[in-house]
Amino acid sequence: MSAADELVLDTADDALPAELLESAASLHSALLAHDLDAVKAALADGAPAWYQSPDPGWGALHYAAEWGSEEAVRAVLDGGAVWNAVDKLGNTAGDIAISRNDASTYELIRDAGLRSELLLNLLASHSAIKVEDPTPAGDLESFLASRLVYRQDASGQEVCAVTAQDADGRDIEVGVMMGWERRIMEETARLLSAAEPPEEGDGLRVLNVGFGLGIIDTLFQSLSPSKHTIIEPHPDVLAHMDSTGWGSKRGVDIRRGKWQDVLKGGEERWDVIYFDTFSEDYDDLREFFALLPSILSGPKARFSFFNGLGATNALFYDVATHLAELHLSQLGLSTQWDDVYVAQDLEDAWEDSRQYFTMEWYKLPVCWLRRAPEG
Ligand SMILES: C[S@@+](CC[C@H](N)C(=O)[O-])C[C@H]1O[C@@H](n2cnc3c(N)ncnc32)[C@H](O)[C@@H]1O
Repeated sequence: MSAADELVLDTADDALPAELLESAASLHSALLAHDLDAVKAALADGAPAWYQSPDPGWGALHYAAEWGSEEAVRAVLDGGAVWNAVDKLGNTAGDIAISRNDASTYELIRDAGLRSELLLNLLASHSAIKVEDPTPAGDLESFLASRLVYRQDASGQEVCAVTAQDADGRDIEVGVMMGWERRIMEETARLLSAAEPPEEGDGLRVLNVGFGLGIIDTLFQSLSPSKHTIIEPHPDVLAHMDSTGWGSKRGVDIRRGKWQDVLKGGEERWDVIYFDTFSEDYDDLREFFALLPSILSGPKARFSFFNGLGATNALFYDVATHLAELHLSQLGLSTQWDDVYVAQDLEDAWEDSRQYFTMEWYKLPVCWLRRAPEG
């Protein structure tokens, strides 16, 4: 019996017309049989490349990725396969290509994701890295109206957390900032310290957007900045900063508000800029990127941001990372990526709180202006 013979039609999927299920089955069978002509014929006959079998939830792209045929992957993507479809175990076709160490198939799928995200961005529509979430975890106004807790968890990790709601409306704790990110903050501060002010002898002017646990601000203090601006809007975070004496630290200037308001129409520039907010999405990050040419002091200034969007799936994370690099490049910024191994930091990190980062490696961006700013 050939692999193709093993594929049975799932009649439980009775919401869809029988002819559609039949043509989907013929496409999946052709992919399982590694028969490229039959794949192309099925697609030409209108087989639905987007269709996912109810169990295990595989679509044509999953089968093509498992086969590892670039031509088949291209054919099903051209035929309408969805680059970010996940199966019942949460795996995308990209995950399957990664598990097979198949870089070229993976890149084909990733680039399809990039094209799609770029297009969706142009249309200002929904995307895999822009999730609608009206709770404090995804809506800034709702976050700013929520109470935060500062505490230590059972493993001694410092946590600043907010209560949000999961997809079923149940309360769930979400870390606004968690101690496991310390290694990332340390590496970020180390790399950003390579920045230089435009005039020799001047101290660094540092801007941090989002205080959280103050981890990166504490590291920035050790650079002895001549100016250390911190933008922070949340009343509970501001109260925490006040009670821990941040207002009187070296060069510190706390701007009490959202970056969207604080930076509006300003003419200040900084040599180091870091951006790590909460409850904001890629559109907000991109809006912040657009300010960089007018707030970075020059080509020797350095910028980084917490690169956490899409970080619960390797393919989404890769697409989000490449998308950010592309948009930064369009604005005249170059980006260098550093890989930071964080798997060991995540081992006891979550308890009952939402896991917002599940990658073993964090992709750390360091960006700089390719040209001196005008004026
Ligand atoms: C992830 S924490 C920052 C953690 C920080 N990097 C550290 O090392 O501890 C995010 C912070 O951004 C703040 N925030 C959220 N939205 C903001 C906005 N629009 N402007 C400025 N800060 C914002 C939150 O109140 C929170 O304090």
